[in-house]
Amino acid sequence: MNVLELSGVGKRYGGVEVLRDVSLSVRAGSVTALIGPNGAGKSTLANVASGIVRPDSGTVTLGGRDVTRTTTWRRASLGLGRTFQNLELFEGLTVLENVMVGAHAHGLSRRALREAALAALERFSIGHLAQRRVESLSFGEAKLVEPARMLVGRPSVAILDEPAAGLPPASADELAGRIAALSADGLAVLLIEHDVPLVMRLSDHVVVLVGGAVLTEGPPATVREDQRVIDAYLGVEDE
Ligand SMILES: Nc1ncnc2c1ncn2[C@@H]1O[C@H](COP(=O)(O)OP(=O)(O)OP(=O)(O)O)[C@@H](O)[C@H]1O
Repeated sequence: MNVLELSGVGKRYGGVEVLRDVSLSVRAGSVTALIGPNGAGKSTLANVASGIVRPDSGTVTLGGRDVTRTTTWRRASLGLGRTFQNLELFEGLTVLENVMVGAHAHGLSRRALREAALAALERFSIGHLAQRRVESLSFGEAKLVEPARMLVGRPSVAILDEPAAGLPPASADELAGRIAALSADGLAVLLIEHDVPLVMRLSDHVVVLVGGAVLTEGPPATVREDQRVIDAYLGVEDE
């Protein structure tokens, strides 16, 4: 079943067409990756999916329900989780408190909230950091707090915007393992990521966005060999 479906999405900023007739779907228990060069429109598409940006055309459905005109909050309550490219943590709060915020809308008792937050931290192996203030964490540790906070909201679909960016290879590998485990548990994952080897290893389906339009999509092995993808994106991977 497609948990998240974007269909015919278009978006302009002034005279610039940032997204053109983009369709994409994410199934339960699978990882769909969205890759493409800088400025291709990946974050804008994630913002359309999560309700931060209203598209000019096209629809967004979540669990079969049309949510195109609903708020981010409504989408979150329908099971959409999201992490951001730039870390969005609450400084001055501990790791545990940051994660507890993610489940606030569920009306849990403080104790249940705390337990859910600790369990989410454990999913990312950072339970031992629970009482640390977020500003005292290393970058690699801090990168894991946002996905834990997303998870505590019990999402059915997760949009992860460059979760591995800036992580050393071993940490990125470990994170990939965590994401794979979440998808094996049924989570639908939309992964935006520049780390191509990680994307190819982790994804079931890859969508390549170039200049605001889908260049091609398919299984990782096919996409990796596609000359148009190599020319448009993989060839400039290190720019
Ligand atoms: N609010 C905005 N107003 C005007 N232009 C915007 C706005 N948001 C994004 N853009 C433009 O839309 C295009 C796509 O940007 P977007 O951030 O979605 O790309 P991206 O694929 O996520 O890039 P990156 O990999 O660098 O994060 C860019 O040309 C960007 O300058």
